[in-house]
Amino acid sequence: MDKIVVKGGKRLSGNVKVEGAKNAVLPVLAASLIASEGKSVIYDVPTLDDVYTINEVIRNLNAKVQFKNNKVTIDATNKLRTEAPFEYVRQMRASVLVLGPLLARYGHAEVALPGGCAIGSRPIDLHLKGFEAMGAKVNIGNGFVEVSVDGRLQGCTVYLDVASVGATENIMMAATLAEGKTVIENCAKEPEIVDLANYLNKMGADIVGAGTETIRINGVEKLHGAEHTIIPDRVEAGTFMVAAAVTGGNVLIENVVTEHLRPVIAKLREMGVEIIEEENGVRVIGPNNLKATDIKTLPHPGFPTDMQSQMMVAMINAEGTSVLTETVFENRFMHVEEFRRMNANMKIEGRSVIIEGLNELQGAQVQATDLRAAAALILAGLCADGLTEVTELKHLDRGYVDFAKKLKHLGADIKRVKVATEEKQADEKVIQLDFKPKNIAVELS
Ligand SMILES: CC(=O)N[C@H]1[C@@H](OP(=O)(O)OP(=O)(O)OC[C@H]2O[C@@H](n3ccc(=O)[nH]c3=O)[C@H](O)[C@@H]2O)O[C@H](CO)[C@@H](O)[C@@H]1O
Ligand SMILES: C=C(OP(=O)(O)O)C(=O)O
Repeated sequence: MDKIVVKGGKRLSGNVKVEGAKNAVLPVLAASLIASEGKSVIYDVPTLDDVYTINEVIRNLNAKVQFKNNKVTIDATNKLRTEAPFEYVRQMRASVLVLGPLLARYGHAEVALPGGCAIGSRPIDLHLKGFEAMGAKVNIGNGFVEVSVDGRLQGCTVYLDVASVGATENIMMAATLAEGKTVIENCAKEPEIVDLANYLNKMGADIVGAGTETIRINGVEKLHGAEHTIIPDRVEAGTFMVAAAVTGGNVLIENVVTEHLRPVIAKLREMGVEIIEEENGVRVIGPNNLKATDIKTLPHPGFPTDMQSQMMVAMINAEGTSVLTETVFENRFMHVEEFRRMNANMKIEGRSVIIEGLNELQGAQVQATDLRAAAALILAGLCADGLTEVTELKHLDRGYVDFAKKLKHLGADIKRVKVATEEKQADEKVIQLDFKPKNIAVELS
């Protein structure tokens, strides 16, 4: 198992290029299963563990998948299986996104029910409510959910109680082959929804309104493969923005759609960060002193929950009291305890965290509790006094390509090490490991 060791204190500078968006590529790859004719070719696919997992799911369903040079080619013209086992859903809950495509094409789909996770209970009731409204029967038992319909799904109007990203995607994919018109009201408006709708339309679907709160889908007979380039990852971009901001750095972030990052840019500007849109990207210049602010996470175009833990690092480093309120997931504060281990002065009150800045962060051994927490703890390490070690990098690898390498390229004192090898060396030298971050004389650069 790997860990990342980071020594704080370096101002970041230089350029960094953002990858294709994880949250866009996963539904796009799942949607490729609907194509009964022709191959799909998807460009700018990031080399993330989640992408390898969804590719495995798709292969397991009997489609052919090749992944090379950030390009995925999918041939789903074989007769597909319609069951996705627990093995995959356990690794990545986005595996439930195969439900809509398989139900659309075969009138049957079965996946293991996703359990809760570190950020909340994350039910899929709204996905299922949409399928039922289209005429599907839902059976839940033995840890599986099975959806099936005799003949074609029927177009209908579905109102989502919560503007769920996954439910909007699953229902939109299912509706592409339904008979008649489907209207999804109070749907999610995230850029990844628009990317998926654009891809489905290239495959022959008839979808309008993606990016607004009502999506209309006229069902067609079949879809074919298509070529598509994935949008840039707004969360990765936002993470590097915070990295520049908290280190007083000057970083040009390339391959960014600034429109997708409006709430993050607005909050960082409020905190005193200079953000300049340039021809090749967005330049972020961190101030000497960050100012406190308040943030509430909301569905797009509100402040994204996936940037919540990273922004906490900016708040910890800001002068004054900040309040961060999480409204999207009920339990996305597991990282707070880890920040406290690094000397952050913060407390949880209901769905809010009160952060008293400016307490100097101290390096410590910390554990990533989820994907974005992993990145946030590394950001905290960049501005902490001494060494920070972040473990449980399986979370980080789900959503960030070469995170430590990219930060090192920007001048950070950071390295990724294999824990097993180090422990073996330590055993061989009979060294007693006594972790005192401030006293360890490790030269990282
Ligand atoms: C792979 C992917 O794209 N993941 C993103 C997606 O997750 P995901 O699609 O799972 O998130 P949702 O938008 O569905 O979840 C939002 C809220 O709705 C609730 N809910 C959702 C579905 C449902 O059937 N019933 C229900 O109550 C959830 O528990 C949560 O409280 O959007 C989230 C919210 O922007 C992001 O944090 C995730 O990074
Ligand atoms: C919560 C996230 O992803 P997922 O929905 O795949 O768990 C995320 O990307 O921060």
